[in-house]
Amino acid sequence: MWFRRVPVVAAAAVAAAVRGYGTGGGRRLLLRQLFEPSSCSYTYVLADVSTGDAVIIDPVLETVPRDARLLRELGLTLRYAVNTHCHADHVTGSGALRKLLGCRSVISRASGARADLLVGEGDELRFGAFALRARASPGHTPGCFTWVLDDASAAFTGDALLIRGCGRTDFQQGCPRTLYRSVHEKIFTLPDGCLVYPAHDYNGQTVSTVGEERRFNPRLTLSPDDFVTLMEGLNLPRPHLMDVAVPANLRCGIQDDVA
Ligand SMILES: N[C@@H](CCC(=O)N[C@@H](CCS)C(=O)NCC(=O)O)C(=O)O
Ligand SMILES: [Fe+2]
Repeated sequence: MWFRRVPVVAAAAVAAAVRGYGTGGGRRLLLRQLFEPSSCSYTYVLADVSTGDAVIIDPVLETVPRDARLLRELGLTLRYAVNTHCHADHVTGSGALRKLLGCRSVISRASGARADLLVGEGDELRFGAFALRARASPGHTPGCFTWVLDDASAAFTGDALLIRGCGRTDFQQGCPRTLYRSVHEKIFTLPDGCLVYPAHDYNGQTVSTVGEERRFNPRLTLSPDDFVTLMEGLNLPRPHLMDVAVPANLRCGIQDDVA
């Protein structure tokens, strides 16, 4: 049975509370997908089970107490609070988590937002024996990044690629042609089995794979020109929190003492 192969770990609290899965080299990854219902947002906690070092991706302000409690219960040390992009529909929790737990906030330089760490193509965030690698995937916004686990088993795609969908391109300097190129060049080039974890889902889905999206995504399987036509005709209503969320997220969720 799988749990017989779990190595003895240094952090006892982590060992007691966490069921990680092996990713080769004797490492054990903890991965939790968390949901915020009012914006249909996903937040992800990733941690090295052995060391307790953790990263959170796309935290939401309203669910910071829940997420901080989970991190504490599992005995994890939060190193980074990462935003895949400057969100338009909710205020990020990265500023609040930084104040509460002393982690570093992270976003791309191209986002134009403030954070402790501004990243670019190929940058890495290490947590224990694991790393997340940054792939620029602009188009939904110019500063969108996809974060890929170092063994390419999982990609956190933000709003660039959603399950059977993609981020809209009608605000925040979005560009459908750029998004099409990003998804095809930066995400669809990952292995077929790479798990796709998006920042939102509006249809009750939780995870997909690169292979599935390459075959079945109704938008990204179109030709580039048809994709542009479709995206330009979506006529979606503006996110109701946009005027609050964008200014707050340009400050990484209200934190005034960073560059
Ligand atoms: N109704 C929601 C906003 C929904 C929305 O616009 N979602 C964005 C992603 C967040 S910026 C999107 O790209 N959706 C793509 C789509 O095809 O729906 C609200 O009011 O918050
Ligand atoms: Fe977005």
